[in-house]
Amino acid sequence: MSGHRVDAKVVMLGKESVGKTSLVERFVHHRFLVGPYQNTIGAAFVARQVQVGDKVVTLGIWDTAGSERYEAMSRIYYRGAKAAIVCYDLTDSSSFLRVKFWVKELHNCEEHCKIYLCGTKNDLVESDRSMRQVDYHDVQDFADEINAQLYETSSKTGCNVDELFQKVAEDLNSTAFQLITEEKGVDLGQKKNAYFYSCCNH
Ligand SMILES: Nc1nc2c(ncn2[C@@H]2O[C@H](COP(=O)(O)OP(=O)(O)OP(=O)(O)O)[C@@H](O)[C@H]2O)c(=O)[nH]1
Repeated sequence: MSGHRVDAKVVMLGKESVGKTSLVERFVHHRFLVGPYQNTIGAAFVARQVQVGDKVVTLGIWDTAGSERYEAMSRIYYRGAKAAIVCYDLTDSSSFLRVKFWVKELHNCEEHCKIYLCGTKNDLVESDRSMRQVDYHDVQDFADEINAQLYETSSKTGCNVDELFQKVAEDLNSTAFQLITEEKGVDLGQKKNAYFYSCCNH
């Protein structure tokens, strides 16, 4: 098992300008770009390896455009994703409504995709509590309901960004490990095998 590799597709979803690109930029390049905001057109792809114990998990991350104009295209990018990081801006309550839309969409179309809720721009609410428009406990209740993990991050300071992607990688690794274990056991469900291979080949 020690030489085993896990490659998995991860998709970033959420309303425009919530900070999806900034999260990926912080995680992959360890930086926060300042300057005029440039919206993503279509989607951008980047891969980064994450060490999980003695395994290497390669996250292939699709950063989708948040503008509703590109909504139909985002569906192409989340197809086959094993993890979705659904982002909202802690200082913008309307962005949380969009989270509910994406969660519904994933439940309908990608039942094996694990969901992570990510409240962005934590630095803004840390420096001025009155800027918070999305209550932590309300989101935690929703996360419990849909069996999702919740993180509040800041791409500006780096707060919780590595922790979020590390957790995604660990969960992907244990899912793949669990499926291999099942494969080696007596019950070789064909559907589960198919899922394992798709997990490793994206
Ligand atoms: N203060 C602060 N600003 C942030 C943070 N993350 C993103 N921003 C700012 O929010 C704006 C939008 O960030 P992006 O990362 O481009 O947002 P996006 O979700 O990728 O946007 P689309 O490509 O339109 O979907 C930019 O001006 C960023 O500098 C953060 O953690 N803290």
